[in-house]
Amino acid sequence: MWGIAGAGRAGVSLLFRRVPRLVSAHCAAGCNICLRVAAGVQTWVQTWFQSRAYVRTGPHQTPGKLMRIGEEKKMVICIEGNIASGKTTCLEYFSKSSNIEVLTEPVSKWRNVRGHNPLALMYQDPERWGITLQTYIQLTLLDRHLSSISAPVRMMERSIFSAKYIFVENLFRSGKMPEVDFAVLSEWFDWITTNISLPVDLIVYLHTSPQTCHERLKHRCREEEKVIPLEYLESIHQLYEDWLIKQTSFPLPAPVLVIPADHDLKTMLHLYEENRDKILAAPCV
Ligand SMILES: Nc1ncnc2c1ncn2[C@@H]1O[C@H](COP(=O)(O)OP(=O)(O)O)[C@@H](O)[C@H]1O
Ligand SMILES: Cc1cn([C@H]2C[C@H](O)[C@@H](COP(=O)(O)O)O2)c(=O)[nH]c1=O
Repeated sequence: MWGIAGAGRAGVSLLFRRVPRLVSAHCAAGCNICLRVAAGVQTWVQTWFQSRAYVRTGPHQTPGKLMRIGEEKKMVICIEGNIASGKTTCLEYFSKSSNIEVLTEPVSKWRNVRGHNPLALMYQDPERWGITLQTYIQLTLLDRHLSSISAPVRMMERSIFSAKYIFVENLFRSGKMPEVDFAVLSEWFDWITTNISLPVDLIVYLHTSPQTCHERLKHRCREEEKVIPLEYLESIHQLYEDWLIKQTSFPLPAPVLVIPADHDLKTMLHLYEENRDKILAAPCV
């Protein structure tokens, strides 16, 4: 179910006051048709609010934003890091905890949308297909942020924020995304983040060197990614560093916990366990 955070009676009455004003802008005399349209719109708005409105009182309250009711008390942790840094492996580890529900990136959708593979197309020809892939990634990650879960903690792989601040930004800065495509994606992103509540309580940054990721990526051997050179991972790494370590490029949706992640698997699992309390102690903002 959906609601408008902080939208109580005041919000409804404001809308009611605006409808007649909109009508009079069209027809100063207030003709019969206009008055009937105004009455119809008012009834519809009233019914909509009565059936769905919700005044948010939870820790994630952001007045005026759409939100999914019931999710406000849950903790949201996003696992961030370069391609093949070990995010999925980290999520797999925490998925064994009964109080945590993990949401991996929907990569299978990015590789197959109604029989098309936008991930492969983007790597083949980023100028042409970057906008297609990133539009779809933005949609599917928004869906991930908004999906309802039963556990008290939601642990997500990446976020709508990193898709925009890292991957879209990288395509644009490297001259592989036309300015108009970047403008349209940015308009979508700004609308979504202005109007929809997407709370994040903690970002866990798996800090790796691009070389480590290149090795792991070759080992994983995803068909579409065989063309990825080390330089691509270096660019993604730099954007992550500016965002999450230097904190100079884009707004941070949450505090950042950095975990060094160049170590072998056994050491990493040990580090995850060592950091469990810090991760789960993140306050719901
Ligand atoms: N600490 C590690 N040491 C060596 N290999 C690893 C480690 N963590 C993950 N891998 C392997 O590296 C590849 C990428 O890991 P994955 O968890 O899929 O990364 P991501 O989800 O960040 O892309 C996989 O083949 C995985 O088995
Ligand atoms: C979020 C995001 C991802 N991609 C690409 C990068 C990788 O090839 C895959 C995700 O794999 P990972 O191992 O989970 O890092 O998707 C992209 O091109 N654009 C994006 O916004």
